Amino acid sequence: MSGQPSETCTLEQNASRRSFTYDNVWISTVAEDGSGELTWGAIWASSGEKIGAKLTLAVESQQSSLVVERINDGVLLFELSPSKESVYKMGPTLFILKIGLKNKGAHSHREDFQTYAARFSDVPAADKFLLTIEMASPEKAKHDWFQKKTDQGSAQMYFHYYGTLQHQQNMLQDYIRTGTYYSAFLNNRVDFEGQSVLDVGAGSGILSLFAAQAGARKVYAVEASDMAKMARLLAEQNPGYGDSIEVVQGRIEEIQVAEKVDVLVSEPIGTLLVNERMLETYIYARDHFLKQGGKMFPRLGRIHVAAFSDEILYNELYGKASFWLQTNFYGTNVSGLHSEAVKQYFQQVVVDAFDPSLLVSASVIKPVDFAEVSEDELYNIEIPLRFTIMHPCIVHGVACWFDVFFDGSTKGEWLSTAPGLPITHWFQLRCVMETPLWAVAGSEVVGTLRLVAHAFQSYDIHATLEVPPIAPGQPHQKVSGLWDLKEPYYRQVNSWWPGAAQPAQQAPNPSQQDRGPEAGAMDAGS
Ligand SMILES: C[S@@+](CC[C@H](N)C(=O)[O-])C[C@H]1O[C@@H](n2cnc3c(N)ncnc32)[C@H](O)[C@@H]1O
Repeated sequence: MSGQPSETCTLEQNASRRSFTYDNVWISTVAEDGSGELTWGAIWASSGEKIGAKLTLAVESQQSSLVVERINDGVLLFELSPSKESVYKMGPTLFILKIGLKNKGAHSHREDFQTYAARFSDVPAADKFLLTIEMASPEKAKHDWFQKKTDQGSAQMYFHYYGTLQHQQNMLQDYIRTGTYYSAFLNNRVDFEGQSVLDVGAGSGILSLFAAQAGARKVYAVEASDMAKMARLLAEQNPGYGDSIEVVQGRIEEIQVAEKVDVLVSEPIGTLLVNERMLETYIYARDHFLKQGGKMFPRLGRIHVAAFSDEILYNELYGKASFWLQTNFYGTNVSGLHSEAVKQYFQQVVVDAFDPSLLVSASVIKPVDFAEVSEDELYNIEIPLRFTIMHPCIVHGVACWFDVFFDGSTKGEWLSTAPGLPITHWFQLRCVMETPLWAVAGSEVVGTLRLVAHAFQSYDIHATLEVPPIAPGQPHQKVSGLWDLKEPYYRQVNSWWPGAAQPAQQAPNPSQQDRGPEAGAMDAGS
């Protein structure tokens, strides 16, 4: 192992669960069987650079060490499992090493790992042990957690997009959004006066300026894109309160600030609440920069999901694919691609502002408490669905929207994107099933909506819906679908959105919506 060990932690037997965080090196140990005996753990090195680790197991007077030369952008899992020691490797970056000690925790789910060449030598079985982990140069491991989980092209386009004033303006001109943040801060001066604040993804710095106006002593405005320079200018040009703002350019996951703060503020919200995966950055900031018991503005988000019926939208999607029915397109028969075209159109989530009368059930609500949720929980969000259908209809799929709550000490405030309310730049979102379901008044529709995060700063959406038979012998209907939240169909948003009159702020052309880091998809999605 190269370099001097700069961090050491010692894990003792009977520590049922302990976590240690060194910058972005995360160490956790777990007693899986509830006995209080340490059975496995992980060192999560969020680094593109190589770092080293030395694990020393001391059993009574004897000790044995294993030096891992590098954990390159990966996770080192160590497992204290029965009998013999061995080291396993899965893929280029994930290692698991098993060291023989206690007759606990046979992890059959890891048995398919390939054997790795390194070995612990002669660890005797015994009841008492100390496991010491020395991290070599963990400071080298900085700057990378965001990079590790994000496609680099996606990130580059994302920050380029937010680096332009026109796209910051698009958000500022969402007066429901901006005005609600303003009143949530200014109506709760008691939460800001004399306090230190961190603005997570400051953009133009507008929320920092609001926090300063609300009386904050010090505001750290952290922004990764070049918009940081504009934020600095705005702070300078608003003397009196702007001078309490310190703009830090960089990703939250790589920067340092001088102190832990009393309050976090952020607008980390995408369509369906979670698009862009910036909530994870908000949670990262909570875990690294917020004082114990500190405030978060906003504090809570809720995803709403309801059944809808919309024959016009359904026919529109089918109609788009009818291009592919042609048997003589400049002398070419393209009809063989029709069924694939239908499939692809139905895989696009539809973003627009729809009439709430299209809803045929009450909404199911999935709360996300930003003060409690772990980053991992945002990787795979499962929402069980149960709808009671209000009137006979064809159910074409699920409609989604969200709201967020500012838990101010003086006044709580909601920002809602529900259909029928004043429109925001997030609009609402619908997943249309290629095969719809028929239902009668009182039909129970059950299913699941599952959001699975992907590296393009977005999510795959999986949904299943079923209607149990209304009477014996009647059919059981069950349908499912898959959508990529990164590839939306922005439908009729131009006519709703005030900014659409200006070319720069038009809703994106669906042809721009490739899975890459297109700026357009963020237009209505941030
Ligand atoms: C939705 S915009 C909000 C901007 C501003 N706070 C506002 O309310 O108008 C999110 C901003 O966060 C920035 N951002 C996203 N991820 C970030 C990260 N990991 N670290 C720092 N800034 C980030 C983006 O560049 C973008 O300017």
